[in-house]
Amino acid sequence: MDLNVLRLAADYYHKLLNAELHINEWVQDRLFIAEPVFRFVSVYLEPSNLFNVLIPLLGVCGQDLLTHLVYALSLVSAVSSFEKWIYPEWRPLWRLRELYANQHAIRPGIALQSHDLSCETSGGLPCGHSMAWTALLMVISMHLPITRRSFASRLTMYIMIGCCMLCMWLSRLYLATEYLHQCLLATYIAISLLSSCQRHLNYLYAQRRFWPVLMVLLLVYLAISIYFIKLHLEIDPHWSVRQAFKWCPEPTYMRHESSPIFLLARDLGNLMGVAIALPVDQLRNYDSKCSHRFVGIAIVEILNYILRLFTPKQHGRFLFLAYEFMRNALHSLILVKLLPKLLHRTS
Ligand SMILES: O=P(O)(O)OC[C@H]1O[C@@H](O)[C@H](O)[C@@H](O)[C@@H]1O
Repeated sequence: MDLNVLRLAADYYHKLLNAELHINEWVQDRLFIAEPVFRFVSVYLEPSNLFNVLIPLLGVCGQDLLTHLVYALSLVSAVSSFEKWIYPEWRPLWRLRELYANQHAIRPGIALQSHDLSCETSGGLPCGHSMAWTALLMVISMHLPITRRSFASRLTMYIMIGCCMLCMWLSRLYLATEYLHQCLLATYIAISLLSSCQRHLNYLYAQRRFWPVLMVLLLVYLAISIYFIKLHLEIDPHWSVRQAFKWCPEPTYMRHESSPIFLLARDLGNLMGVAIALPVDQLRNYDSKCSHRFVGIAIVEILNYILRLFTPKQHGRFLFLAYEFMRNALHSLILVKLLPKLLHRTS
């Protein structure tokens, strides 16, 4: 009985995935005119760029906003990477190609175009771009002075956020990197996570660093354990990378930086940085001149850029991951802890 239910659910799930391919096809067929916009959105608003460019830029407006952005995006991005590590879901192009390669499968009669940007190496669920983008928009909206004003200004704000979100979803659907449900679920998870955190924000900011650091270390341990558990269960931990290798038209399109294990190192590094920075309840209210903030943040980001250029990609995976973990930890630690202290002292 139970097995039948499971079989039915799996059957329904695969039918849903096949049906959703039509949505990707529709977006590619009808909206090709907006391809430059979709490319721009997927390339420049991807989570790494948000961390390295957009968040520091927005942080010039105030330390409170910067701290909130770093915290929210580190958390949301880590949840996304963990999910991708535990259960990498299909991406539309992989699934479509597999269906055509399998002689016994029913072919859906759909054609999807593959792009250089379609060669992602992590699983599809949840859409990392949509999750980080939702978190960024939510945090900005919480800091806008219009939030408490008239209904009309709030409505305008929500409509604008909705349009920005829609643009990201369409971009991912157009590049055939995500199914629609992966984009919708990503936005839903980001909103629920941030709403729950928002209620306890002051408490979280006031925490001492011991327990948060321990929790991040436990997460690192969990990530490593998942790897070995998968090996033990004969599940390929690098399934998504292999799928990408199999179906990407040109292997040079694939980037080290988007492999699931790298994403985990990056996001756990960011989380470690914010955990070490705790408590930050006083620091986020430190005031400093906008021009001072701009210069301070510019210097941090130039140094971060130089460190990124020197990423040791050719000396083995372990060094690469350790370096990324530490660089990201240092980056977020400086942004939320050292920078406000330094700027406060100079002003
Ligand atoms: O999950 P998506 O939207 O397909 O993106 C895949 C990955 O793309 C990378 O470019 C991002 O840095 C990651 O954070 C993201 O997870």
